[in-house]
Amino acid sequence: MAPTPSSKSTPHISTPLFKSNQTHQVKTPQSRNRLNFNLCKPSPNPSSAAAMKENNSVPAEHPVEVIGRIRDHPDEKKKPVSVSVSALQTNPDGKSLRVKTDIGYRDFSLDGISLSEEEGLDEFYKKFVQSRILGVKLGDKCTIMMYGPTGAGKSHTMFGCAKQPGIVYRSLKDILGEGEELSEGNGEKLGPGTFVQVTVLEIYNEEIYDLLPTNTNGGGSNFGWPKGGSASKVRLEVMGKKAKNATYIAGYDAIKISKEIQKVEKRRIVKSTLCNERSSRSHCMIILDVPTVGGRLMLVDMAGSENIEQAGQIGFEAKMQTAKINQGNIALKRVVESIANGDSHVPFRDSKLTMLLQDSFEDDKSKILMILCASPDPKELHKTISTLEYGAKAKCIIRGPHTPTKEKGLEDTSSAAILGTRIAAMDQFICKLQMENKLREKELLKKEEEISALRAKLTFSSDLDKKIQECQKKANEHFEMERKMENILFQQQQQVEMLRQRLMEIESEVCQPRVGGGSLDIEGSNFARKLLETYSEDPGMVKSMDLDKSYDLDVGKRDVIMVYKAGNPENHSVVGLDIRKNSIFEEDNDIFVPSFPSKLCLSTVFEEEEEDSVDDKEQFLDEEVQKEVIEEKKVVCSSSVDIESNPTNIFYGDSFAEPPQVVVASPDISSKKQEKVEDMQDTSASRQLRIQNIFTLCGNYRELSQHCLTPMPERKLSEDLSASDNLAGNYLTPVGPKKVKTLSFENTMDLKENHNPLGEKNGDLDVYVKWEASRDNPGKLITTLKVAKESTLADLRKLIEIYMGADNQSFTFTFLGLEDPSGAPVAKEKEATMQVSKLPICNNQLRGHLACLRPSKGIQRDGHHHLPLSPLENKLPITPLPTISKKTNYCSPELPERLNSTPFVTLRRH
Ligand SMILES: Nc1ncnc2c1ncn2[C@@H]1O[C@H](COP(=O)(O)OP(=O)(O)OP(=O)(O)O)[C@@H](O)[C@H]1O
Repeated sequence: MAPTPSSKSTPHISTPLFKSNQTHQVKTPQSRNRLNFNLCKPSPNPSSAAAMKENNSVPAEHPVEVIGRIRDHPDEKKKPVSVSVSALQTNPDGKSLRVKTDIGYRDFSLDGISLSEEEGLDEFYKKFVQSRILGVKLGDKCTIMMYGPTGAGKSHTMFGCAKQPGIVYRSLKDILGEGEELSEGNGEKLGPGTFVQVTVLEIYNEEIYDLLPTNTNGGGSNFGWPKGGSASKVRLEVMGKKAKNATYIAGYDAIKISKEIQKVEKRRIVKSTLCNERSSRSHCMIILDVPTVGGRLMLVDMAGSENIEQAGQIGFEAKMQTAKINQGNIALKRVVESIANGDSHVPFRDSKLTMLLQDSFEDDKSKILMILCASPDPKELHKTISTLEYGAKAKCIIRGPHTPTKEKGLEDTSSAAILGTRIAAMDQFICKLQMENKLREKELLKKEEEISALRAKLTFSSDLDKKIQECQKKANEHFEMERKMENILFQQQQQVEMLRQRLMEIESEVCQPRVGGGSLDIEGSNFARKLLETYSEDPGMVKSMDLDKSYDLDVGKRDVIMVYKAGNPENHSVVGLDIRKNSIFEEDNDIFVPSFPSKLCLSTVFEEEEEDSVDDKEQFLDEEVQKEVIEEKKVVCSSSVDIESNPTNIFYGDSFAEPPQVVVASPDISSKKQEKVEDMQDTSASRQLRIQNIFTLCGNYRELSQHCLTPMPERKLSEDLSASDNLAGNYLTPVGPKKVKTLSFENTMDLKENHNPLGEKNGDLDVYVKWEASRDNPGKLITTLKVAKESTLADLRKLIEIYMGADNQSFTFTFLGLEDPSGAPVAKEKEATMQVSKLPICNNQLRGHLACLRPSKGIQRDGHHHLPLSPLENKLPITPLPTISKKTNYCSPELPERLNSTPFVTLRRH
């Protein structure tokens, strides 16, 4: 039987090359100095164990040292740019490794970490391995095993490459030296320093093979390979914890032995897998004995701990192979766990690998250096984590102090001490786990907070989304509405255009001289129809203008302006003005209406109390007609009619020589039904008037002016002025119980579209302020003021007072009203409620409202009726001051500051 490297029967041990005085005591694995895990159960009481630990001052020993070796990134291109983003990070202590995953990170505490990027094999060896190798040289036992997934760099670290020799060759060199020979003091050479025996085994498919070329006898030392080089591997049996009849090579020469091992390395079974092109399919064990000192070094390069699917093994045999490789790994894992847990039974015999490694774990003098190889590739992270977990477990293995004793009692004490130590170590481990747990809990809380914050943000953003959607919807609705409005506008524009065209047609029709009569024929006119429709459509209209077409042609029928007298539309009497016959008539609606259908004539409807007096009616009608015509339709007539003398008369203009006149209803219509109208002019004039009314009511002055065949002779300014003077002087002059109704017609040539006959620009009103005319004074014009449309008499008073300044005179406004047709004084209290726009309209050239001031009696001096303001008034020129330019004639005559800022106040000086 071939001796194992540690066997006492090793022939080389008694080699004469060794010093004579050297004692070669070879310890076998059966030595008593091994862990005796199954002697007793762990104490359930940790405190008693701690007490025992206290009594036993010998410190606990960790026989397994774990070093992490992180290889280079397999793909340079995928290598992270900075270390901080790498999945594996070394903590500053250099002994713990942080593994970062998507859900967090884990720290693994080891005895050392080495990054191959930073430390080559040389540095790594010197840092973590060399000291142990030197211990072996002195007689220590050490097992260095490479553990990790396939492709993680186990074989690379163990054997190295051409540029960097691995642990095997460096160890040989360190133990044997570089061929130097020992010499005695006298210089005589004694030969090489250290003698070693090397056995190389392979565990493949749960079989042990001798990787060294075996001699025919089996076992023993063997250098050189059989001729032909096709030496087959010899399968070995396990005897105890050793391989039976394993061949070894022995010697002093590191180089020679290294070369032999290099050859052996190539004999290993390798196979290309998905994980590694040259994946070791077997565990390789190099056992180097230093028999002279009893030192032993076991170098184990384990096969990759991959799973079958990942290795891409197909077929039953391949799968079996992978399974068997894993069997060794799994068995080793179980052994480590069992020892760490202090199990009574350690399953060494589960695999050939663990059988051969049993001594390494059990021998008290044996130390294990577990090198965990890992890849920084994020894809391999789960394997890295399981490898590190395995290493962390191995690190927990503790060994009690060796107490060689034969007495049972002492042995029990020793066992108890060991157990106590183990329990303390486990407590420590548990503490560490608890700490880690707490940290993780904190991390978890932090993450949860982050998640809730994110959720809140998400809710907020979803709310925002909803609001945005609502806004979008509203915007769409608006857009839709806008589109509809545009359509409507377009239709209306078309309608207007159509009307315009029709109007032009009518204009041309009207412009054609009529044969056999002066009356204008607008029968069949679309425009007229439209007009009728438009007016009849509006139910709320108080005043309407209808044009009777058929009536116009029927001789004997009447052209009328009709005035509805009664307030009740169901039962009203109608006052009609027969244009053709120039008569006024009144009929009950039931009599009148059938003969005058609603669309027969131009009509004006008034709401009025039936019981009112004739005068009131007259006045009211006058006012309403005037107001309505002026304010709404802007028709201004210039002619005065003495209603008293002929209250029922309706005056028409004298063809074009005189401006056409609007009809003013008689105040005493009820008593003079169908009375003839005197001074009736020709029918063409009446037609002209009606057409004019149509146009003016439509607000289309331009067409009206164009309609005129003969240009209207411009009224002389003097006429206007005289009219103005007349108005200024006699507007309120009483002429008996009835008042003079004055309406002025403007020259139609001057009429323009959108023209404001009252000169109301930007909502301002022109007010002509003058004194009331009396016998003594002619009623001079004081000034013209410009006030806001909604200004009251009180406002006007302020302005007038400011204007008057030092020559301020007390006055009252007179107002043409029902109470006093001659111009009743307006009480000062009422001034605040009465609007300037209600003042009568002055028809002078400049147009505007007339404010007639009546001087207060109290201010008359010396019994004479002085003209108020006469000194100042006389100074003020009527014509615009030459110093004030036409453009800037709107000035504020030294107003107090507070009034200067008054928005509605603008004075115009004349
Ligand atoms: N630190 C490193 N630096 C450079 N290359 C390395 C390193 N580690 C491993 N390699 C290379 O990676 C490949 C696989 O390495 P190796 O064979 O050592 O892996 P392994 O863990 O032994 O795999 P298996 O268990 O399959 O045998 C080899 O080509 C090797 O040269």
